[in-house]
Amino acid sequence: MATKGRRKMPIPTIEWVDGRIHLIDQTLLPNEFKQIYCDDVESVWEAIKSLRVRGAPAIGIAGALGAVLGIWKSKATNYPDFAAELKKVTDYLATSRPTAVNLFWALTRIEQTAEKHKDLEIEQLKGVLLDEAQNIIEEDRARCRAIGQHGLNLLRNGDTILTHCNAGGLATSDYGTALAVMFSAHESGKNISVYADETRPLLQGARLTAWELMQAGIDVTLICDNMAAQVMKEGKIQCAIVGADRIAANGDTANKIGTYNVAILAKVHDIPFYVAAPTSTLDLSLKTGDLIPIEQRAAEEVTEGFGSRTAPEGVKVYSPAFDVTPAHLITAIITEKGIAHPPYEESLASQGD
Ligand SMILES: CSC[C@H]1O[C@H](OP(=O)(O)O)[C@H](O)[C@@H]1O
Repeated sequence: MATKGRRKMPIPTIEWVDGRIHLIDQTLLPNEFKQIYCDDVESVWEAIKSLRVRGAPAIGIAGALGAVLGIWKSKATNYPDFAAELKKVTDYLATSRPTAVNLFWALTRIEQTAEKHKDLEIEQLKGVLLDEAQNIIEEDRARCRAIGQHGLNLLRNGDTILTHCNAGGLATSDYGTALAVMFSAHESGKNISVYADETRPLLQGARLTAWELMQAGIDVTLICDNMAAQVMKEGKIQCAIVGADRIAANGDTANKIGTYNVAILAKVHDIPFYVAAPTSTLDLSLKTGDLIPIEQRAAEEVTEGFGSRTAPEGVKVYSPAFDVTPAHLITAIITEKGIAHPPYEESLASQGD
């Protein structure tokens, strides 16, 4: 299913259709492109937890639409009862995954919208909340494209970029963050190529980033995570660009496990290391990244990922799903509002969402 020129997902990552949530089941890619339907908030929670829908902005959108789905059939006849039902749904969705701040940002935004319009009839209020979730989607589409436009100026014709995990259209409404920079550079006529870390244990780089870049006609080479140092040492890489799940006020950035490795390697090889993220990924309430909650995931994803056992039964496993890259290793942070440079306490403060 190749598409030439401007990258366009065949269908949006996630959308609301006739009272149901339709989303691409990313656990099946690249072998199967399948859209699944969520009819209730429990199936949305499961889709987030199992990474059928994943990536910080996409998780935020799933949270917003999931909250609306959770109250869509409410029989409440007054606002206090309705608000209590909504709180129960948002509290439940908030337990799905802890690291991507976009989930909590989106859930709060839906709750605040309800409070702002609490004098409406309940059926009208439901419609307003759905409109707000759709606003979040449309804003994300615009933010991703703005990130691409700002970031493409960092890339020169002929550059090769290393990226980690998937910060593409599948991780957002439809255009990505780190990959938005690459899509925009490619669409502007710059001849770029990409080295994609496979990104163990769930292989978002191999399964999703390689797939998206090939769909867009961008030259991509897949490598194992432990090959990144060698390709940098061979002079193959001009910069690294990654996504983010939560960025603290000082610029410390949580992203997929292994990102910290890439940042250290980039520093050692004097290669610029960029983070690309919308301001909905900023968490300025945290002074540093020490307080960012790091999701711990199941041992089976390491010992028998994708159905084939690769470690002894019962072996102990430690599997943090994210790490935090300290700000001093980050050359710049690309958001929809521009390119933030150190000191991030100042440059990010002016970008707060
Ligand atoms: C554009 S944010 C993408 C971000 O989310 C990924 O995590 P996961 O696949 O576990 O949701 C990874 O950290 C990406 O950089």
